[in-house]
Amino acid sequence: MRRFQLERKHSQWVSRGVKFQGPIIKEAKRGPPLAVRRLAAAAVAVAAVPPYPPVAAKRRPTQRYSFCNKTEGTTLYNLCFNTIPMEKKEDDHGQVEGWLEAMRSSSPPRFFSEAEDDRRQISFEELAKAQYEKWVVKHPSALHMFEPITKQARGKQIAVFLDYDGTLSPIVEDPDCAYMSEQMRATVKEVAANFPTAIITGRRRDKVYEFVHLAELYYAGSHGMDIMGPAEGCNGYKAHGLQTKDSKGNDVVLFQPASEYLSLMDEVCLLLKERSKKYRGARVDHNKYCATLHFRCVKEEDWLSLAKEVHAILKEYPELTLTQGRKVLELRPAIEWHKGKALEFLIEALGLSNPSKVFPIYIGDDRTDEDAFQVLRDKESSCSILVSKVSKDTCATYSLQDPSQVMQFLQQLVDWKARR
Ligand SMILES: O=P(O)(O)OC[C@H]1O[C@H](O[C@H]2O[C@H](CO)[C@@H](O)[C@H](O)[C@H]2O)[C@H](O)[C@@H](O)[C@@H]1O
Repeated sequence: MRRFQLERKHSQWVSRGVKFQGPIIKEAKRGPPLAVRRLAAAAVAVAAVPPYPPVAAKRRPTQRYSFCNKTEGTTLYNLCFNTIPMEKKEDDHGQVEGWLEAMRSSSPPRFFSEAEDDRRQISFEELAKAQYEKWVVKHPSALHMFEPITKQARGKQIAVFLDYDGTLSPIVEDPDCAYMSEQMRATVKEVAANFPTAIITGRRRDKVYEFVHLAELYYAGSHGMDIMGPAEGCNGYKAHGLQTKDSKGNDVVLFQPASEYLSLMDEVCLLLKERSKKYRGARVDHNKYCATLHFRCVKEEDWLSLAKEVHAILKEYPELTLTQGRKVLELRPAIEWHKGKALEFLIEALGLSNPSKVFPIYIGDDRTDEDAFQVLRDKESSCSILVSKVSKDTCATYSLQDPSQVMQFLQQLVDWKARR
């Protein structure tokens, strides 16, 4: 039987004054203060964060945690997951303006402001349509390509990884109302009954669970920094790891590579709330290992000063980095961990890392999903799908337009499996 172990080989690691302890045995509720946080701030001369994507930052070769999948003592895999701090580069000049550009394009505008005249609106739409038609040739619809996709998957174990917002639920103005439909829930349930399945989201794990409410899945919240799954596994696939109990007393396996940052994130969320409260429409979500500032409902003329507030916080907290999603700016630990790492981790932990036997499918709509698309791009057979109605730079191979098409694709997958 496979046994998944977190080894303590690199259990203590010191860099930039930040000392990490070994594996986390229990779900961290409120970690100890990050003792050397200020020390690190003083020690690190270079504190600026590159604009999105942070993965562009030069990486350090050091490794920290090591996870092994073992069979009766024989190591099958020994993949080292690197959660070291990213190296950041000094790039103050134009940085906030760079963010602003990304903020403008971070999600297609659903409504135009009253100040914009009809002619501009029409030409914008026409341009967008023409761009999309060109783009979709390069990233064809996964529905149209269903046959070639499943042909590639034949004889392999399919594993399904899903983003939540914009993928399983439509994008709405109020993040608390991003419900998934009952039909979508039923479809995801069927998917999990047929394939090992996980949701990988920027939201906090408990929040996304409130929406999805399916205990049989794996959940990776906070962009993969908070991974939990049923101890009995999903569709027969178990991540044997650190066992604990969830808030309802169920046996679960847990992995939280950034738990040291918990109290820091509490502090930063409060600060972000405080500094953004003067901007009407701004909202901060405490996503546990990520502080998410929503600016979808803030008027555009305030975006630059809002971005400057975030930039100032980043200067105060050099151990954080910035990522951008759909009308959100997110502050999170500047460690080499993101949705792509979470995907690699789950593939490995579930014993799905043999590329000739496994066919992973990842569906997501956001920039933060690009890290996962990149991971799959390097695999010999996989399927990456960007959910978008507009042309976007992406590493995904295929596209779907919206959650209703995602549901259609997932349903087809379940039906295909039933026919086999
Ligand atoms: O990784 P995801 O599952 O896509 O989560 C990323 C963020 O999702 C939520 O925000 C997004 O959806 C909201 C509701 O539709 C929308 O109002 C917002 O503009 C989107 O960015 C969530 O509220 C964030 O905390 C997540 O980081």
